[in-house]
Amino acid sequence: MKLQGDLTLARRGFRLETGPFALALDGVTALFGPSGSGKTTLLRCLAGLEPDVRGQLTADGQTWQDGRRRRSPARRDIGFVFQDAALFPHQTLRGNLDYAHRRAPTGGPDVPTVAARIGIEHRLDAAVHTLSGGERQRAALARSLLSRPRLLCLDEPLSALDWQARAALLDLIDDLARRTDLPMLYVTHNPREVERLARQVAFMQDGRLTRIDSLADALARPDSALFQPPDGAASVLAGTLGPAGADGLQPFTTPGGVVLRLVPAGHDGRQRRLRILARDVSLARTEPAGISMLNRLPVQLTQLHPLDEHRVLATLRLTDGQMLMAEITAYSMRELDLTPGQSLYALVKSVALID
Ligand SMILES: Nc1ncnc2c1ncn2[C@@H]1O[C@H](COP(=O)(O)OP(=O)(O)OP(=O)(O)O)[C@@H](O)[C@H]1O
Repeated sequence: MKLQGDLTLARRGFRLETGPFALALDGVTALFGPSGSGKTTLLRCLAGLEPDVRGQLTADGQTWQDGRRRRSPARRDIGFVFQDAALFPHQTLRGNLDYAHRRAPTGGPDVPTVAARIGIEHRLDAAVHTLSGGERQRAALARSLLSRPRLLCLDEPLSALDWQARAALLDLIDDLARRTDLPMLYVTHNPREVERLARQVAFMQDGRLTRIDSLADALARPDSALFQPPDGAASVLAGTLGPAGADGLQPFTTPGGVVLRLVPAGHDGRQRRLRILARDVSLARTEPAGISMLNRLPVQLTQLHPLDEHRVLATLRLTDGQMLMAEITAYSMRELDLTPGQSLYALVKSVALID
């Protein structure tokens, strides 16, 4: 789905002013920004839920907003999952989903099929008030899917959950995004969720849509808003885990052929994401021997960006074109006499599979 537009909404003390934008939605698009930047408001404007919005909006060429005129939310075919699932409290889960199914266009999946897909079929006869937070969010997801939306909007769906339920719901959303062609707009202010799920990132700041980047581009900018304490800068590499070799280590191979060797972490052959913190990457002028770091990757230094008086963020290009960040001291930068364009070795101390 392609959303194009330019929307404004004036509220007391807050103004949404997107500026002209074109969002090609495919997989998960994260809507990322600090609290109060207008993410929820923008999502509600896209869904047609804000009566006072003005401007232009089209979805695949269909007009959704023209000046003050608004296509109704019901005629936009958008599914919504909010922070806290609003379910009918006096009904069972099945009752809630049956209600959604009756209102859905005919020809869609039935309640048992969707419940099984979302992993809540064993709770269908439970009263809604007995559902856990994670189950409530799954119920909201199932209810949205029953309406066969063209676009699924998720507004901080994990925020009311504990870490275990968060991890399980992230897995489910990721799996849905991989296996269906349903585009998702996912509101969050958590960079880890963006790195885990997103294919692209729309950044918001003070009511403005400041930029739209692929995840790789968003992580290749030294001043990326995704780089926040305590982790700081990080890189995410896409690739596939292969079976362990004679050395007992598992190769992680990027589409461009860069191979990292990992301590065995399971093997399923599907695309995985590897997260590398910039502070876990060191640099050497020549390939070092006699060190315990498994991964020594040839790279080209493209940029040096001072973080403060003592620390520098180095942007590195791997041989397959993907970018890797290294945080080094200003002292090391001078000692190694680093300048952009140089060929170096990146020494990777630690990696984490994040999906
Ligand atoms: N119903 C409302 N009436 C008036 N002001 C509102 C309303 N909802 C939100 N606001 C204000 O609009 C601004 C943007 O809020 P919004 O919820 O869109 O931000 P957000 O980026 O989604 O924040 P968060 O991450 O905290 O959910 C804030 O200043 C907020 O206080």
